[in-house]
Amino acid sequence: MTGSLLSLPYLFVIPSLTFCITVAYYLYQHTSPLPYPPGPKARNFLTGNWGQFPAGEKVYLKYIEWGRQYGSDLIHMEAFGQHYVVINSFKAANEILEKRALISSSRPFTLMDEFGGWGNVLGLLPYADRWRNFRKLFHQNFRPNGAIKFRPVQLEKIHRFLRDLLGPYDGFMDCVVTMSESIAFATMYGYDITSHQDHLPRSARQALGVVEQGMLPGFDAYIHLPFLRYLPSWFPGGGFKTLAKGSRTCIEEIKEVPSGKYSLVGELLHTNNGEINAFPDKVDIVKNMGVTTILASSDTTSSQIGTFILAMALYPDVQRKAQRELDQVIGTNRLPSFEDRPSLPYIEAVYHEVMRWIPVIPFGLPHNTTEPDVYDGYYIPKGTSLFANIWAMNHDENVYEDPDKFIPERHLGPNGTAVTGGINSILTYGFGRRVCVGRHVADATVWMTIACLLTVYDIFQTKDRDGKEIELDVNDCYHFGAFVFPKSFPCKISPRSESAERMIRDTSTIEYEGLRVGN
Ligand code: HEM
Repeated sequence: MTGSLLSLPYLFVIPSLTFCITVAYYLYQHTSPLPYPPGPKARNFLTGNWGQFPAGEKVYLKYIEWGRQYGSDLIHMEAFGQHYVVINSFKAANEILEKRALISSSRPFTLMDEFGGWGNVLGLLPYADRWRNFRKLFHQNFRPNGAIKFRPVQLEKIHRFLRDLLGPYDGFMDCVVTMSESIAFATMYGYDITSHQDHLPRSARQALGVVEQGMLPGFDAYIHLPFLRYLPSWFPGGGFKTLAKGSRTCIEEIKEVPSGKYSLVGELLHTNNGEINAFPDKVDIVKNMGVTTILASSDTTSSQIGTFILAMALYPDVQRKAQRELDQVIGTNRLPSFEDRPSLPYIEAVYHEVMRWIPVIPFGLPHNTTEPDVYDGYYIPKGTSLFANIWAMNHDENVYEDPDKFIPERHLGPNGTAVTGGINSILTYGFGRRVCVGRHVADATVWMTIACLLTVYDIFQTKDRDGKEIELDVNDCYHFGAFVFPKSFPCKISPRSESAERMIRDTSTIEYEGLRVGN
């Protein structure tokens, strides 16, 4: 029986028929007399723009170029009946993703996500009740008041990072990644990561690597085709199942990390918390919150911190000015505390500029429409994947003069003391109802790392044997994919003084209060 079902005619005829019916159905969807937004002309009727989606590094630049060429804030492309719209301007993103959030807050959920074990990761869930419950749990724990409980662990790990930077280390980004991952594992599970090479963080990065391509417009198009689920992994088109299986294993493994009593997952699972008991599938949802946090927080946070280090190496005047502010406000005998933040407007401006200059997810995560929409006379069908071109918005010359330059002053008000716009003005955290739910934790980690590093370290470009500065080019310092991730570019990070070095070493004796790590 099995043999006859898998015989060759079935393998070809059934998929081909399903394929044609699916494509015909998708094509039939264009019921509006209005045109789609402009974009490159599709090559053919069936596969649409498949093969024309920009690939390689910095694909967001191509969409900026097309935006100018077509004179539109929106660029439309389509493949196998799946529609994609890239939004190049803040005005359009604000209108479509914020004001019309009711119909623009879902996610494309592909077979890769389903087979890869991403079905319970908040960031990929479609806009429905499960997402609402899940987001509520996140919100309760990650909103500004909730996020305060993570601060002792954040401080402890940032201080350990300062000690790690005394050396020896291979590349400074290894220390950054270890710090970021250790905050996530310690707060969620009470589990101590001492190196980014540990097995669990490596698993997390492996799972992320599998979905990274799908975060660029067009790359997931074929994986929407329902018949692919029936193909064996060895069959052309079914290969995604092998990749997906690897990702599922990693996700399941992280989900089952034993949680210590003083971790968030442990606390929610083991205490009789009224609010959390109200969730029908408490255990599952709490465990998935842990996994989601591990996957969503590490690379994002460490990329922005790497960007800060690059900015300081390239802009020594900014560094000196920021250090002057720190020296004046907190002196040179102690490390910054979270309470110092309102008194340090220039450090705040540096943080805002870090988040603007090189956004870690330049296209954010795709938002899918759940109803047809019209913007500026263009038709956007139901089910379209909307990509906010955050890079384009953060580098819009009409808003930011010399957008490629790192200029913290652009965030300061006229008297130079107040920063314009709070966390909600940082587009790098995304839009509307899907805006980054962990942003208050990320904000605290990135800000505190900036303040601590500048208090005790100087960051320089390195010199060659002849004493000449090795020039850094931003273009060489990153992997510019769906995630923009810094490489360990050459730079020197050394204590500002002997007393600064003592302060760094003395952090090993600090007792951190509040949420503890371990059992
Ligand atoms: C600097 C660090 C971070 C950046 C730049 C960042 C950025 C983003 C962006 C762009 C999105 C997609 C927003 C959208 O769809 O419009 C997102 C979603 C998300 N982020 Fe972050 N993130 C950071 C850190 C974190 C941390 C520390 C957590 C920890 C919990 C986190 C958890 C999430 C989750 C769960 C989502 C999915 C939200 C949803 O789909 O409802 N992120 N983030």
